[in-house]
Amino acid sequence: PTKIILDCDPGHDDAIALLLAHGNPDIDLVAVTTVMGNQTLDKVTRNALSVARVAGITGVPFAAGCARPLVRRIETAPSIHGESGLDGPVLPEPVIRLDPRHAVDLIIDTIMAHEPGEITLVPTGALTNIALAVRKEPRIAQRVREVVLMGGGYHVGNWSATAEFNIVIDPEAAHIVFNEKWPLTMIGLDLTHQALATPAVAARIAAVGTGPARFVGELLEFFAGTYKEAQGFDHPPVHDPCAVAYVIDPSVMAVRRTPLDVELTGTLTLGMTVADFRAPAPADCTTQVAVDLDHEKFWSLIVDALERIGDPE
Ligand SMILES: Nc1ccc([C@@H]2N[C@H](CO)[C@@H](O)[C@H]2O)cc1
Ligand SMILES: [Ca+2]
Repeated sequence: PTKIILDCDPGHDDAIALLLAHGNPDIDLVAVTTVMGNQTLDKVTRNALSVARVAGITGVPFAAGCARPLVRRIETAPSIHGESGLDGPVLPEPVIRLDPRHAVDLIIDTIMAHEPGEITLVPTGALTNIALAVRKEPRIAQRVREVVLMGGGYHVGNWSATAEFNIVIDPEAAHIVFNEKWPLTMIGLDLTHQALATPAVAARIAAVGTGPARFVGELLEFFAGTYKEAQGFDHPPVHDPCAVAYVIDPSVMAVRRTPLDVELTGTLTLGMTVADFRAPAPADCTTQVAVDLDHEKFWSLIVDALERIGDPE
C-alpha cells in the first residue's frame, strides 16, 4: 500500500477523501493533519475527528495545523460547507484525541521517520501547513515520494474568475509548494468538476446500506443544495477524493506534464495556477496536471471503500 499523509480542511469532500483513504486497501493512512479553509481551524479539526469516528479510524495520529494563511487574512466557505464546515449529518462526538504536535511537526516527523520515497503528501486544503513544513525542514522535499494535491485549475476558477479556493486563500503558501523540486500532481477544478455526485451515484452509495454510507448521503444532500444555490451546479463536484483516487490508481485520470506556477501580484489573477502548455515540457519539469477523469472507475473506488468500512460501531 502507498503511505499517505492527508492534510485537509473537512469540508464535505475532504470527509469523503478521508473515508476513501481509510477504506481502500492500497492506501496506508499514516497521519491526518488539518488546516483552516472551509471553516476555521477548530471547526475543521473537530470535523476531522468526527469523521474518524464515523469511519472507525483508530491508531492514526491527527494533528491540527495553521489557523490562518501565511500572509493574508483567513477566508472561509460557509456558503458551501455551512457554519460547522460539515453541515448536513449529525456529527458524532469524537472518540480519538488530537496528537499534541502541530501539524507541521507531525508532517516533518512522519516523513523523516520513513525511508525516502515512502510517503506521499495529499493536501486537500490550503497549502499553509505544507509550505511551513518544507521551510522548517527542507529535506522533506527530496524525501517525499510525491505531492498529489487537490487545488488550482488551468482553465477554471471557483473563488474568482481565475483562481481556486485552496490556492487563493493562501497563494504565498501555494507558490512555495509549487516551486519546490518535488514531483507534484495538481488535481484542479478542470478535473474535479468532472467528479459530479449525480443521483445515480447517490443511489449506488445509499445501496451500501451502512452508517458511513448514510453519513456520506447526508453530506452529499447538503453539498448538492449549497452547490446549486451558490454556484449553479445541478450536481455537486466532489473534489478532494480525486486526489486520493489518483494515488490509489493513476489510471483513474489522464495527466499532462506541464510547468506550473502561482500568480501573486495579479489584480484579476491573484492565486491563479498558471500552466504553460507550450510544448515540449522542459526536461526538468516535475509538475503535472490532471485533465480527464474515468468517472465510473472513480465512483466505484468510493463505493468499494464504503463497502469495506462496513459499520464500525
Ligand atoms: N466553493 C467551494 C469552496 C471551497 C471548496 C473546498 N476547496 C476545494 C475546492 O475549491 C476543495 O478542497 C473543497 O474542500 C469547495 C467549494
Ligand atoms: Ca478541502
